[in-house]
Amino acid sequence: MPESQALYPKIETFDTGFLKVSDLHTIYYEQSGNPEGKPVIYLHGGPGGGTSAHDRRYFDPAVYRIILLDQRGAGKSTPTASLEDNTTWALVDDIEKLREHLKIDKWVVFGGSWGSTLSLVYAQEHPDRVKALILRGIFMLRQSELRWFYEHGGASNIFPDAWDEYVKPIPEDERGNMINAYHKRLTGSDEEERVRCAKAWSTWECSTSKLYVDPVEVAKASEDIWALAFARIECHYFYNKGFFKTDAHILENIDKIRHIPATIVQGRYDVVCPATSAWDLHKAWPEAQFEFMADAGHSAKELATTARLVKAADEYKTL
Ligand SMILES: CNCC(=O)c1nnc(C(C)(C)C)o1
Repeated sequence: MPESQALYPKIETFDTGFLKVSDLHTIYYEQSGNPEGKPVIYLHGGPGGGTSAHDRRYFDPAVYRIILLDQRGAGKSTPTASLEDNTTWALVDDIEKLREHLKIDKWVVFGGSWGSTLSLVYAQEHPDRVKALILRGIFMLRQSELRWFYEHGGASNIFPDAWDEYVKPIPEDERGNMINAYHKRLTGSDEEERVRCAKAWSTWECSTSKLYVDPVEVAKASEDIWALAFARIECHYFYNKGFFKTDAHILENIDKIRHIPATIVQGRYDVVCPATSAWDLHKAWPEAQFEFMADAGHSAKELATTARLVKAADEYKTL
């Protein structure tokens, strides 16, 4: 798969660390780019997806102090795939702990998919700490969004072949509520079943995230450790409705952030987080820049999406 020409070159970190954020959890973070630069924090998707060196490349390293954070249980954070004390609100607190640890006053916040969810919730809780928001593949964790992708009748109509593989580990009489059925197995005591279900769940998501199925992305879903973290943590958050009190929590609190400079980038053919959520966010937040990418699905690695994200980060260099 060709890489977008818009990406900045590969770079190494100048600092990495582990920050103990609770009696149980320690989170991994890293810094790259300009140590004296303008801070930007990258919030990964999933939840449970973790970060990679690729995620540094949306930002001009001469200008930005680029911070990546592996959220609780994801990537290099420990304990791996842990669901204990792992909630949206704990992650928001962790982001603040990291900001204080790094002695940062305000930062640009960048997130796609679940990363957009967390970016929005973090900004609504701490609007005075956010210089700008760059959001991609909007996911607000509403029940309609979960039904579309994880239950029969939505995305299953577009990827019926991949759907048939996703349902295989689940007995037919439990397929009416796939999140519940997967949650039972992903949190069960049968290690072999946990891994098998984690791979099937992760493969469903990885094989539907681009217009053209990307074998590199799909191969990730077959890695036991990554798949267990991605599937267990995602399913835990969805089973618990994002730990939100109301289904439309983010839209109900949009007025807290409408003053913040923001760019929303949405793949027109995003099957994982379909365009309707981004459109709802745009209508509630007309001040934010908004663009549909005509030839893109969910992934940030779609060429047009990558280019638009880099353009947004370049625009916010002057803040
Ligand atoms: C609602 N979950 C989708 C999400 O946040 C996500 N993050 N990364 C991915 C892929 C690994 C499938 C690209 O999806």
